[in-house]
Amino acid sequence: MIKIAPSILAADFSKLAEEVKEVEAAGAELIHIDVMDGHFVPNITMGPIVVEALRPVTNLPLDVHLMIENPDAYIEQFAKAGADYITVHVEACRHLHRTIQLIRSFGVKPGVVLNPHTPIEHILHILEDVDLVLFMTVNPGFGGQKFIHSVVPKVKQLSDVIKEKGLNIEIEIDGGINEETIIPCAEAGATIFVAGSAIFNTENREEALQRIKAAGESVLK
Ligand SMILES: O=C(CO)[C@H](O)[C@H](O)COP(=O)(O)O
Ligand SMILES: [Co+2]
Repeated sequence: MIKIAPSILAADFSKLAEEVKEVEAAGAELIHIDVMDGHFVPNITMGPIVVEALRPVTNLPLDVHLMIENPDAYIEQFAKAGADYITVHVEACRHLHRTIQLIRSFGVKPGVVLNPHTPIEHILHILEDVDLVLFMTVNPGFGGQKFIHSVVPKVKQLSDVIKEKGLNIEIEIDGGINEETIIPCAEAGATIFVAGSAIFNTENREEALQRIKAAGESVLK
């Protein structure tokens, strides 16, 4: 099954609750929240108070993507604010196992994120401990960037490892996803797709979301 996670980074922040409700009604499966600190990435976005504000607005799981240095210092705040998934970059974690355990200790599903250039070997020894692996298909920091195709073979490589080991881990893709780029990623074994500009920068969000999802599902048939 293909799940679409609209990224609110591309939403209209002056009416964020309505934007989230609109994509929920349109068939979204998760809400993706991009947290940037101006250090790990060259942009600043939102913190736990936005997660807390959105928690009563939607029944969908809140997928919190931390693009921050020292994530350990903020995990409790994001967990208490209502995150369902917290994903951390392997490139930002000095003690990845400790960070993943910390996320789980708050009853939140942990995931690990790889930048486009990071090899999957960096996360092979944490697979047993995570619920999700997120592949960046743009360099993190901004919405609306172009999809980096060279990430796709890594997705297939990891998907094969997950199958071989019989693990129950979902693969999520983030960056430049639209009805074309979703296809090779779904073929490679990914099941959760973040889409920001391809959904929020359109007139008809429902149509955009459903077209992207249908394109992803078409390869599963
Ligand atoms: O993590 C991100 C950027 O760092 C965003 O989730 C991602 O860029 C989504 O936006 P778009 O679909 O417009 O590429
Ligand atoms: Co993201």
